Amino acid sequence: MKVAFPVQMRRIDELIIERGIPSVLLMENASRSVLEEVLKYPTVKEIAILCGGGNNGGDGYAIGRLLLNAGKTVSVIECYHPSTPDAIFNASLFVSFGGGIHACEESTVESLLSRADMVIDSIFGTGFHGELQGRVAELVEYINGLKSVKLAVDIPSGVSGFDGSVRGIAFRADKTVTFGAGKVGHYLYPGRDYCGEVVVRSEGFSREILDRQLDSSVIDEELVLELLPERHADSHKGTYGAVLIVGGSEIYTGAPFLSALGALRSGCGLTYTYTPPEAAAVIRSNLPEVIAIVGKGPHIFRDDLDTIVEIAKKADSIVIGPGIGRNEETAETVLELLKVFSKSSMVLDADGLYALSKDLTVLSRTEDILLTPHPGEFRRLCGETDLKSLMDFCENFHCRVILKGSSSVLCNPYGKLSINITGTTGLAKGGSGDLLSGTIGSFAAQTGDLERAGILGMYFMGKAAELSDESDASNTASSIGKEYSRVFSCLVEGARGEKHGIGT
Ligand SMILES: NC(=O)C1=CN([C@@H]2O[C@H](COP(=O)(O)OP(=O)(O)OC[C@H]3O[C@@H](n4cnc5c(N)ncnc54)[C@H](OP(=O)(O)O)[C@@H]3O)[C@@H](O)[C@H]2O)[C@H](O)CC1
Ligand SMILES: [K+]
Repeated sequence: MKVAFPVQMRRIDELIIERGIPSVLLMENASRSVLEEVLKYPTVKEIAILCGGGNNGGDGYAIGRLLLNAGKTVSVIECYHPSTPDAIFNASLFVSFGGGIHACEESTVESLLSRADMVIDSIFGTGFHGELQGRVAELVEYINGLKSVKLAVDIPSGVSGFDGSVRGIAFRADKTVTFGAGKVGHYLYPGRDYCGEVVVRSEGFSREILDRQLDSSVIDEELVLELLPERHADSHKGTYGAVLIVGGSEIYTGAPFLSALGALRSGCGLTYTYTPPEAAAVIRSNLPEVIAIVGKGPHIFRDDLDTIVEIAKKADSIVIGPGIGRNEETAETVLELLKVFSKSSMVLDADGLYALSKDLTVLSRTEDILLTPHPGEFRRLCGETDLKSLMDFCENFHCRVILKGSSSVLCNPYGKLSINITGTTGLAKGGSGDLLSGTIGSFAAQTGDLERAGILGMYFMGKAAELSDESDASNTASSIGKEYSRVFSCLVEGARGEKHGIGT
């Protein structure tokens, strides 16, 4: 499902208006779709709407009029004076249909809000920046403590549509009705927490314009089915590529095993690992299908280089880092590998990223690399962890990064985002990152496309955790890796259902 940045949404509005649809009609369409969502709550009779001064506020006045005409009791609380032509127009229409407007400073506003069955937030939408302040912040905090149904128009006020960040307070919605396309900020934390259910209503929007203007996505089943490598009856292990995983150290003997598990279970034809002896022993006793090559010392160091380069000739993609540790010699060797494999398809994870932080210039020479840091690792590389910094980093170093988190984001050098919303708290545990890097390496070996592999990898691991019978708290990366089979089955069933029109 395509998602928009606020600036893209504004451009889409402009393009639709240029084709001849008046902006006030866009507002009417948006408001009508909110009306329909409100009418899905039959017990809601009395509604309070907080209106800002921009077009989000304009939507609020139009919604108020439509609700009045549908027989509801409606009060508007004016947080800012209407300032755009469409907001001014709709505020006056609301009044001419008998609507009552209260200034937000009035002392009776709290009792009015507490009486309402539903509170609608039409204060700010895509034009919001900074933070809620003064009386408006006070009212939003008050509303968040009420038991009434809370509905946000387009975006909960206080949430940035750009990156989901919240400074201070924000409206906590049960439902957010958004227009044209979901906004990036709906799907990233902490914003995702404030939206409740996100309903995208695209009436009146041109599919052609939306498709042309938007490239970022929230990863859904439809996208995964498009990207999943096909498996033909007439095939052999060579058909599905080979991955090489380089990692392991004295301390981290299990990480390469988890990475190899992800690779095997996601369909790779051949999985090679190159690790110190103790890590190889774990792999050999748990995953006999893996070709586990044993390194020359207790951690990866320069004497391993030639053999790794030799094995890499058989691999379609290389994963460097799971459990590789922070030995000085190891870090130097990782940097050397990044130079040698500068033209290869590579996933760099865990302490492989620590090595990279010692010399970021190496990154500029790589041609096909995906970094998979968690926020701590990304901060070491970039100094910041916000979305804008991630996008700048990918552009500057011309690389792809998956910034891992409750909503993981893959960013490419051109600012295209792929947001993963699958997953459970069962993944908030050591080992998940190792499983993910191996899974991505495997899909890269199968498809020859790291971006496609990153999208598939994030979705697979999250979905496997969701489908697992284990409770979230007790789940483990090794159990989640074994559930990949269920993800494949669900996808196949979903595709079959679609083909036969089931559920449509
Ligand atoms: N296709 C669509 O998506 C449609 C969307 N519509 C609705 O329009 C809004 C966007 O409207 P816009 O007028 O651009 O923006 P907002 O209503 O969100 O608010 C802009 C005003 O708010 C001021 N502002 C911003 N942040 C703050 C703050 N922290 N404190 C105080 N004031 C703030 C801002 O001031 P500036 O100084 O930045 O200019 C503006 O005055 C969209 O979300 C939809 O709901 C239309 O209905 C058409 C279809
Ligand atoms: K809003």
